[in-house]
Amino acid sequence: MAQNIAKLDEIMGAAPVIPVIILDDVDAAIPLAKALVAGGLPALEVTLRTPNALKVVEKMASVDGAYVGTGTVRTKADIEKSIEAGAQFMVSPGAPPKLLEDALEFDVPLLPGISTATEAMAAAELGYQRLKLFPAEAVGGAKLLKSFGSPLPDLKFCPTGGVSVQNARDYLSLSNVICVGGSWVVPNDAIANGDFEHIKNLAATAARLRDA
Ligand SMILES: O=C(O)C(=O)C[C@H](O)[C@H](O)COP(=O)(O)O
Repeated sequence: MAQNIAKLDEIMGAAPVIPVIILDDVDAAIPLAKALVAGGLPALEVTLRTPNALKVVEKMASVDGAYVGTGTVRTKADIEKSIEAGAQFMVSPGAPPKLLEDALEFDVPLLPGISTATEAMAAAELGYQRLKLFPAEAVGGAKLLKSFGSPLPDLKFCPTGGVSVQNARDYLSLSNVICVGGSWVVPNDAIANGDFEHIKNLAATAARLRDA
């Protein structure tokens, strides 16, 4: 099986920004997902970095209109747990060949992270044409991705890492960028204070980033 590009294009194309969520409080999962979806960001990446992350995925997966995925996926066990929890996509910070091969056994697509042309080409050889650039700002940002465009025209990216409301447009204006990922739309203090209205407003601003 190859990477399910049609499914990933549907998810990555749903909005200009995929919020990167680090959440342990299961009770906040549904209000947070509802706020992000209501603001116009339906694709949600829940990183497997907290003890309750998979429970958060399960809760969020029940929210109408949400595409819930997992992030920080590093092993086959992470893949299996993600799918069991209801993830519709998975994101990894890297692209180790073993993980890429393991993920091809499953229908739920993996978006692996790369940071060089060689890594992008190695992933493409295994059938991966949708990639995350990580950590985007630290490895060269929009200039790096622009440089990939001509020699690697079949590959499309979701830059993540250091992307913000200030620089997101630099990426979104590139023809090889489908969307960006970022944690700026889910500030910890707003979650802790239950200020989901603020998160909805941040999401609405992010959802308009592709507009003029
Ligand atoms: O663990 C993963 O799979 C990830 O997706 C890592 C995230 O991309 C970054 O942690 C987001 O970085 P910031 O938006 O700069 O906070």
